[in-house]
Amino acid sequence: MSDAPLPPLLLVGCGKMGGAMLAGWLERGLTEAVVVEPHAAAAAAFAGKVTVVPEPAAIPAGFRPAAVVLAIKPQEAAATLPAFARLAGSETLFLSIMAGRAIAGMRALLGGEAAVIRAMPNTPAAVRQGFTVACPGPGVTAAQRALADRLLSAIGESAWVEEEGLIDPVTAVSGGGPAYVFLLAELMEAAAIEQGLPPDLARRMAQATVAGSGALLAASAEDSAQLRKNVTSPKGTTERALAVLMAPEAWPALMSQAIAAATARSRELAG
Ligand SMILES: NC(=O)C1=CN([C@@H]2O[C@H](COP(=O)(O)OP(=O)(O)OC[C@H]3O[C@@H](n4cnc5c(N)ncnc54)[C@H](O)[C@@H]3O)[C@@H](O)[C@H]2O)C=CC1
Ligand SMILES: O=C(O)[C@@H]1CCC=N1
Repeated sequence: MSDAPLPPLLLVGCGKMGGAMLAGWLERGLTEAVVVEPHAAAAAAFAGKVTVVPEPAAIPAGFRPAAVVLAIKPQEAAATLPAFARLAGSETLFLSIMAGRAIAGMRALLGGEAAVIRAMPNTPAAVRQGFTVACPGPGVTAAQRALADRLLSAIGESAWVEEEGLIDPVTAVSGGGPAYVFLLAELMEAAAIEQGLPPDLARRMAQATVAGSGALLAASAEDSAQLRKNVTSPKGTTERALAVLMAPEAWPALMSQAIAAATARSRELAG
């Protein structure tokens, strides 16, 4: 990864995901950024670090971003993107993280010629442990792809796919994935309380177990199946729990249905 400073960025939408990425980029040394965010409170954490404006008309004259990061809701795209069409057609890269929104639809809203990369990050980007999968649209240059690589590797790991349709299952798995992991912590906490543990201890145990397991998975040479087996003593306690969770109709079926449902929703959101 290059250690050169990140180039000027324009972030459109500074909510949960835009803010998470911006936090990662600032930690990585981003110095020049303008954020378009109509709700001042959403960007309050970045006051003094970046220029925050409420609408595109207030972007400082002469600001020339190398990339425009589109981090608004997919449903806001049609009303929002045309105001940025003036930046398309130059060297400027548009990096969209909107779920579902297809490259062709975004290019049409941006005047037809924009260089658009569709990417799907996740919120661990805030601590530079995100995972982003990106897909280049027509006309994206090698330099723009390299810029996207720099931005995405500054907030975690990244990978590319050349087939845009694959971004829909990516959205379901890694885009939304942190929510499933946090749900696991919530459910473990509730189950611990049910078994009589004090609520404070239950919360600490559930959170530390999920976080520690993630750290072990990241650090270990063994895969997740082997790490699971390492916990599971023959005829022991974990084996009893896994018999419940791994029954075909339990987690295997439920996870498959959940990912399929999210993938289908991503396809529905295409514009
Ligand atoms: N939250 C997540 O974990 C992930 C979200 N995404 C995508 O990121 C995008 C944003 O999602 P979140 O951050 O969760 O939503 P959010 O609601 O937290 O953030 C959206 C932000 O856009 C702002 N906004 C609304 N209209 C605007 C406009 N015209 N110009 C500029 N800003 C405007 C809102 O005030 C809000 O702060 C969505 O398209 C979502 O699909 C992608 C990956 C993960
Ligand atoms: O739930 C959503 O639609 C977005 C995309 C992936 C994570 N959050």
